[in-house]
Amino acid sequence: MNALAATNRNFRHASRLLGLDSKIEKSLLIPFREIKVECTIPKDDGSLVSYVGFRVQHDNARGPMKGGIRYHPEVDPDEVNALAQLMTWKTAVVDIPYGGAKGGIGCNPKDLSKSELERLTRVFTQKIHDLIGIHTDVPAPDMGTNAQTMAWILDEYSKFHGHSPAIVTGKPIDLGGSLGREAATGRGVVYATEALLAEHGKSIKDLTFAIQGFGNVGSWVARLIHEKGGKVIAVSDITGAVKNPSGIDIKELLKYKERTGSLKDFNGGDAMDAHELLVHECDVLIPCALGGVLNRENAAEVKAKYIIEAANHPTDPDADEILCKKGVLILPDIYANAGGVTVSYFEWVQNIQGFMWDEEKVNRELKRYMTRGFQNVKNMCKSHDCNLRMGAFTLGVNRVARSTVLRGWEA
Ligand SMILES: NC(=O)C1=CN([C@@H]2O[C@H](COP(=O)(O)OP(=O)(O)OC[C@H]3O[C@@H](n4cnc5c(N)ncnc54)[C@H](O)[C@@H]3O)[C@@H](O)[C@H]2O)C=CC1
Ligand SMILES: O=C(O)CCC(=O)C(=O)O
Repeated sequence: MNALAATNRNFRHASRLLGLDSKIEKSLLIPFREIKVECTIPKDDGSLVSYVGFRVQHDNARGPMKGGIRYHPEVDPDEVNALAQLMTWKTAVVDIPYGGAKGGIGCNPKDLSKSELERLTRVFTQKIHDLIGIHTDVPAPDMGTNAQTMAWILDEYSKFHGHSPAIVTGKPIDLGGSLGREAATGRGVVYATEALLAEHGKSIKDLTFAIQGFGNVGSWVARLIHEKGGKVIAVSDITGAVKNPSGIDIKELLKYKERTGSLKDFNGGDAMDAHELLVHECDVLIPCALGGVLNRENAAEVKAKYIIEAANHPTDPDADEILCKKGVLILPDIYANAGGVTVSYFEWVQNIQGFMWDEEKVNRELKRYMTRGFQNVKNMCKSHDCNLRMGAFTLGVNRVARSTVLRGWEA
């Protein structure tokens, strides 16, 4: 099942639990605007190359639309649509005054030089600048993009609209980025994990972890779990995977990755098959890379007791069903990885107020939002007698539905 069909299915399930009528259901499901642009740039050798870029603006009932921009060869319109919809529910789950959007360009950033990436980002920004805005749609990083990408968008957008730091979040600190944003998604995942484990009388230091993906999110999750005394026994990324039953020294792995750009041949553990990581013996599995990685092919083999969805949509509905039957507890993406967009919100607030917070305040507020979000999800689980995914979906969908009705948009 593709990401959009899966997301729509989860939405419809939540809508049934909430008893929404078909008019409001339709108005919540259909995206506000879908943008597709052709981005042609000169390569460094002078030849021309074209890429297709997307921005889906899903819903703005609760505030400006918000969500990352992904550079990845498999970016497609349905997936961007699904990810934009997930952003709408996610911002509502943590109760920040935003709607949802997502963007992407179908390219492999590893195949482009830095100057080609800059040209591509600037052309994409030129094509969408009049459809985004500080109070309309505020992009941020996602897979394959980073603070530098945001700096180029900020600069290009500012040529048309004047200096506009609040047009993107996740930008460099020197351009108005927030302290703590780079680590925020991973830190939020760790706060979410602690909230779930505490309910079961457990803590990170007693458990073993397998982490798929070692980019922005995965490397921060690994680092923070390691710092809290958790045993990270397997890590993978696109270059390979490493396991060590006694626990991987994550500080060393970070240094190794920085030096070599790869996890391959790291001598603090044994190489393993990257696919095997998802079914590796561990207490907690944290997917931090692509969508759909847990599916009917591998779900029955998963050994973890807890899955924390740091990636967006890592578990397809078939796997969801199989894992739930096995008694695996899944903390869903629209809550678990909401720390990134929460600190993006803090960054936007700081830009608008022209006042910078210290990192301690950012992290303290992040913890407060994540802890409150968990309690609110749990309350919905109780009210609707449902699992954590549906607890999060009903929470998010209900908040957006309420704003939609109040605005008189449901007809
Ligand atoms: N960056 C952010 O603030 C947020 C990111 N997310 C989600 O978290 C996930 C990761 O995003 P980032 O860390 O920002 O991206 P990134 O581009 O920094 O890192 C992605 C990582 O996934 C790895 N990877 C790619 N294909 C893989 C494969 N087949 N097997 C194993 N590893 C593979 C890459 O090697 C890299 O380590 C995505 O699903 C993204 O949508 C969710 C919320 C916020
Ligand atoms: O920080 C943001 O605005 C969005 C992050 C994002 O794309 C996500 O949560 O999936």
